[in-house]
Amino acid sequence: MVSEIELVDVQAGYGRAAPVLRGFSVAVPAGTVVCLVGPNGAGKSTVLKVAAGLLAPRTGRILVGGQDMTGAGPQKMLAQGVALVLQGHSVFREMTVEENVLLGGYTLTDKSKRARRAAFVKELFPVVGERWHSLAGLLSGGQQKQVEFARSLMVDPKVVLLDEPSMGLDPKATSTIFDQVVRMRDAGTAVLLVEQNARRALETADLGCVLDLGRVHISGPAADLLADPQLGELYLGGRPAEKPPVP
Ligand SMILES: Nc1ncnc2c1ncn2[C@@H]1O[C@H](COP(=O)(O)OP(=O)(O)OP(=O)(O)O)[C@@H](O)[C@H]1O
Repeated sequence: MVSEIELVDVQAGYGRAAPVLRGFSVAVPAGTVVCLVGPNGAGKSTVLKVAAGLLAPRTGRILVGGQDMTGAGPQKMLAQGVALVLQGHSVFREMTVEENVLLGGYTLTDKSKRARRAAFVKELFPVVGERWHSLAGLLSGGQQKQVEFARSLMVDPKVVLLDEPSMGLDPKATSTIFDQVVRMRDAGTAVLLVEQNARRALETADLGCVLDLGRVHISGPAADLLADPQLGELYLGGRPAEKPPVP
């Protein structure tokens, strides 16, 4: 099966500094959540920047739906169906939820398509529909994240790149956001996810990819990574807490 997005043997970095990614590869099929895990500074956000076209790889290739898009900038990548969801603080607080969401569809010239997409994202994110006419700044942090998701889905992306979706959210809002990630996935979107809360993210993801020293350290079904005690110690903040013995 052709992956919606694929990075092949990518080397990438900043300015003249040594490369951050040193032969990194990942593939995200349609309707699949792939979670990138790794220590701070491993290059997880850099992978998303490369995938979004914000940072050109020095070597390697980026394929979107099997088509070579290496070197394409962010606008071309978006036109090709690759959307980077800006996390936190990208909502315009003085504008309504409706205005914020419709901004995501400003490239859609077909009015009826825009209306169809708006109806779709309102259904996918009920809170967005309920607060459609409210000022976005009056929404909670978790609700504002959903506005950001809804905005990025207006263009009907094939691939959504998510950087730290749970940042700054309480556990309940985090659960809602991960539920929404699953709904995006179930709607057929390919999701590449970077998340500090790696354990929670892997519980949601289908596939996991551990990034270390700019390369794939290990990858496979997310459930297998979660069950690997060595990975748990190294990357997932230790093993899941064992229940204390009953006295
Ligand atoms: N704009 C930039 N200019 C120069 N160096 C950068 C830039 N952004 C990131 N880096 C460097 O690239 C390396 C990888 O950073 P990146 O943000 O991709 O890692 P990460 O795995 O997402 O880290 P974290 O888990 O801490 O968010 C780091 O050494 C960082 O200092």
